[in-house]
Amino acid sequence: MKLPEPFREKMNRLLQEEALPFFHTYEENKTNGLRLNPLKIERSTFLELMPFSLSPVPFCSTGFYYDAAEQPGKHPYHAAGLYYIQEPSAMFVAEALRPEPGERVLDLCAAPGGKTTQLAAMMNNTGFLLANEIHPKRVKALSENIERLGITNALVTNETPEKLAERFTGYFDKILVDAPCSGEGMFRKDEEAIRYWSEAHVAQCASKQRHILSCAYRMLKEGGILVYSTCTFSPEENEQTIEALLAEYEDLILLPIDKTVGIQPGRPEWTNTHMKEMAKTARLWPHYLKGEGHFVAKLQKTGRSNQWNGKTVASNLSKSAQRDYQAFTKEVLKTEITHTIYAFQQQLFALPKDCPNFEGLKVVRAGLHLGELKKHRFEPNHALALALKKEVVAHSLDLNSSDQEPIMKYLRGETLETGGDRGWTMVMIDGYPLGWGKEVKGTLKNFYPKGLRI
Ligand SMILES: C[S@@+](CC[C@H](N)C(=O)[O-])C[C@H]1O[C@@H](n2cnc3c(N)ncnc32)[C@H](O)[C@@H]1O
Repeated sequence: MKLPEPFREKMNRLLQEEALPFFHTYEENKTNGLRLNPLKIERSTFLELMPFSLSPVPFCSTGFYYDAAEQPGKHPYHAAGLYYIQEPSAMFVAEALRPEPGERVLDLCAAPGGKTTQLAAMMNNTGFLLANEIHPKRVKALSENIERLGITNALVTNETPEKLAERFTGYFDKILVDAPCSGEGMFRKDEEAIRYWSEAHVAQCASKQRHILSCAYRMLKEGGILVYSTCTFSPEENEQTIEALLAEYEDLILLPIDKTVGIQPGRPEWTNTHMKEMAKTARLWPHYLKGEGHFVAKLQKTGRSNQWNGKTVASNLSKSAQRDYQAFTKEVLKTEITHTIYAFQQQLFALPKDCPNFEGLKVVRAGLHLGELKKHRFEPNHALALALKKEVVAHSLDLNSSDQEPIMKYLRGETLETGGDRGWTMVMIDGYPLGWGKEVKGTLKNFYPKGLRI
C-alpha cells in the first residue's frame, strides 16, 4: 500500500519502536464487521439464523467479524434490517456513550448512520434521538438506514451544527460528535482517504472539529455527556482537539473510558501541555486489535446550562385524515401506534415522544413514516413495514429463506401469485418484515420501494 511519505515520516516520529508493528498492519487486509440489530432480533436467534461464519467483536456485544469472502450486504436479511455492516473499531464509539432508554440524544455528524442505528438500539427506540447530517446527499443514506433498521425515535435533520446549537441550547443528555476527519485510520479501507491526505487537510479538519465541538458543548445540559470520536491517528485532531476544548470550557471534565481487549489509552505526550489525564481517552490501533484506527474521548459538562424552554410538537391531523388512517390501522394492524401523529402535507409520521418543535429546520424524517393519505384511503410506507413485528399485522406472506426464488422476485419488484385476496399484506423472510404487498384476487402487487429493488 502506497502511503503518503510525510504521513510515514510523522508516524515513525510519533510511534518510534511501535512504528514497525503499526506499518506491518498495512500489509494485512482490513477487517470486516457487522452488528446485529437488537430492535429486531435476539442474539441467539441471530446466530442460529445467519448463514455467514461470524466471530464476536470483543469490545461490542452486538458486533461480529465476518470473512471477506462473504457478502452480507447482498443477503435479504440485510434488506430486512437484521444487521448493519460496520467497521469493527467504529462499533466501540457508541459503546462509550451508551445512552439509556428515554434519554435525549444527539448524533451531530451522523451519516451514513452506523452509530445512530447503534444508539437507537441502546435506547430501545424510546426517548428522542436527533440524527443530523450536514451534507444533503449523505443525509439520504442516513435516513434510509434508519428506515431499514426499524428506528422510530429519531428526527433526521440536514442542518449545520450552529443552527442546531441555537435551537437546542442546554437540551441533550448525551451527544456524539463523530467528527469529519482526515481518515488516516481508514487507509486500508478507503483509498480515497489516502489520496485526500495532506498536512494541510489535517490542520483544516482540526479547526473544523473545534468549531463543531463548541456547538455541541452549547447543546449539553448540566451533567450531560459528550463523546468525541475520529477515525484518524493525528494528535492534532485527537488529543490536541480535546486539550483545546478543555482549555476553552472550564466546566468540562474528561471521564475515563474502560480499556479492555487491546484498547489503548490516549497519549498525554502528544498534547501541547503534557496533559496526564489524556490517558483517560481511548485509541484503537490496528496493531493492538482487529479493527481500523479510531480515537474516542468522553467528557461531562459539570457547570450549569441555560434551561431549554422550547415547545414540543402537537398533532396537526385533520378529522378526515384521522378517519382514513384509522380505517387502515383497523384493517391491517393488531396494534395501535400511540405516538403523536404529524402530517407533512399528505405524509403522516408518528413522532418520537415529546418531540421538540422542528419548525424552520430541514427535516428529512420525523420518527416513523407511517404512510401517505391518498383520496379517502391511506397507503402505508415501507418504513412502517420495517418497524413492525410479525405479531402485529393482520395479514402476512411468510417466505422462507430456504426457497430464495419468491424472495428475490419480491425484492426485484415483481408481483407474486398467492391465490389470496387479503389486501395489505406484510411480506416476510423467516418471520422478519421485508415490505408491503397488496393482495387482490390471487395476486400480490409489489410495494417494495423502486429505489431499493435489486
Ligand atoms: C465520520 S463521518 C460520520 C460517520 C457516522 N457517524 C457513522 O457512524 O456512520 C463524519 C460526518 O461529518 C459530516 N460533516 C462534514 N463537515 C461537517 C461540519 N462542518 N459539521 C458537521 N458535520 C460535518 C460529514 O458529511 C460526515 O458525514
